[in-house]
Amino acid sequence: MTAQILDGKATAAAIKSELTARVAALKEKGVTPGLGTILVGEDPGSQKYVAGKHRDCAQVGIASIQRELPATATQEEIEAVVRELNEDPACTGYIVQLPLPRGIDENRILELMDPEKDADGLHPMNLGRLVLNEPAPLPCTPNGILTLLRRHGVEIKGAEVVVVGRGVTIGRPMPLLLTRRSENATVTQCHTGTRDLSAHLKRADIIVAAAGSPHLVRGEDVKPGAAVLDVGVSRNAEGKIVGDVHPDVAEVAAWISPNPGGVGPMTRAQLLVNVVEAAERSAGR
Ligand SMILES: Nc1nc2c(c(=O)[nH]1)N[C@@H](CN(C=O)c1ccc(C(=O)N[C@@H](CCC(=O)O)C(=O)O)cc1)CN2
Repeated sequence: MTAQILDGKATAAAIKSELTARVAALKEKGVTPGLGTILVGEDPGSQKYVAGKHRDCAQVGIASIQRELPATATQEEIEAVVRELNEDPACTGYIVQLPLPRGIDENRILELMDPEKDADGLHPMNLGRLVLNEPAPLPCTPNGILTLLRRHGVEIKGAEVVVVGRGVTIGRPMPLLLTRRSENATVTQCHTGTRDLSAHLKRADIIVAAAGSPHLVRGEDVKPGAAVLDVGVSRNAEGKIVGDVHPDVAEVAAWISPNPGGVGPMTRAQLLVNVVEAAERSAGR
C-alpha cells in the first residue's frame, strides 16, 4: 500500500479562498479584521512562521499588525506590547509567537492577553472553555489536523487515536478536541514517559506525531490502513525539516501528511479562521 496524501497546502488554499469572501462581507459592514503578532527574538523558524502568517493575511484581506522585540526584551517590555494590542481597536485577534526566549514567563504572557482577542486559543480562559465544552477559539494546529482529516474523508468517529507529545500548542489540546461528542474518538496520549510506545502506535487508526523526535514513528509501528499526521519539526545539518514520521510509514499507512506541506499550512489557515470568527462576533455585537 502507498499512502494517500493529506494535502495541507491545497486544503489551506481552499480555506483561504472561502475566508476571502467572508472578509469581503465583513468589510462591507465596516469591519476590517486585523491580526497582530508579537515576535520576540531572532529565531529563524519563528521569523519564517510569522512572515507566513502575514503573507496569508494579505492574501485574504486581513490587516497586519506586527510587533517585534529583541531577544533581550524583558518580561515587562513584552507585557507592555500585550497590553497595547489588547487596547488596539484595529487588532481583532493576535498571537504571541512561541516559544519565547528563556527566562520569560510564557504562561504569564498568555494570561495577560484579552481572551476575546486570543487568535491561538491558548489563553487559559479559552482552554478552560474547551474543557467545559463552551464556544472558544480552537488551538490552530489541533483544529487544523481535524479539518485536514475531515476534508479528506478520514473517519474520526470511534477511531483509536494516539497522540505522541504533550506540548501546549498541540499535545495537550489535541485530545480535548478529539474527545468532543462531535468527534467521538478514543484517545491515548503518549509522551517520553510512555513505557511501550510501539505497542500503543500499533493499535492506532490515527497517529498524531508531535514529539519533535526525528523519525520516531516507523513503518513497523503502524497498523496497515492507519492515518498518520507528522507534526514534528526538527532540522538536519542542511537545515531541512525532518519530521517525526519515517518515510517507510508511507508503505503501510492509508493516509499520511507530508512535512512540509501538511499540518504547517493548516495551522496558518486555522489562525485566519479564528481571526475572521472573532471579527464576525464583534460585527454582530
Ligand atoms: N503562538 C504560536 N506559536 C507557535 C505555534 C502556534 O500555533 N502558535 N505553532 C508552532 C509554529 N507555527 C505556528 O506558529 C507554524 C509551524 C509551521 C508552519 C508552516 O507553515 N510550516 C511549513 C514549512 C515551513 C518551513 O519550511 O520551515 C510546512 O509545514 O509546510 C506554520 C506555522 C510553534 N509556535
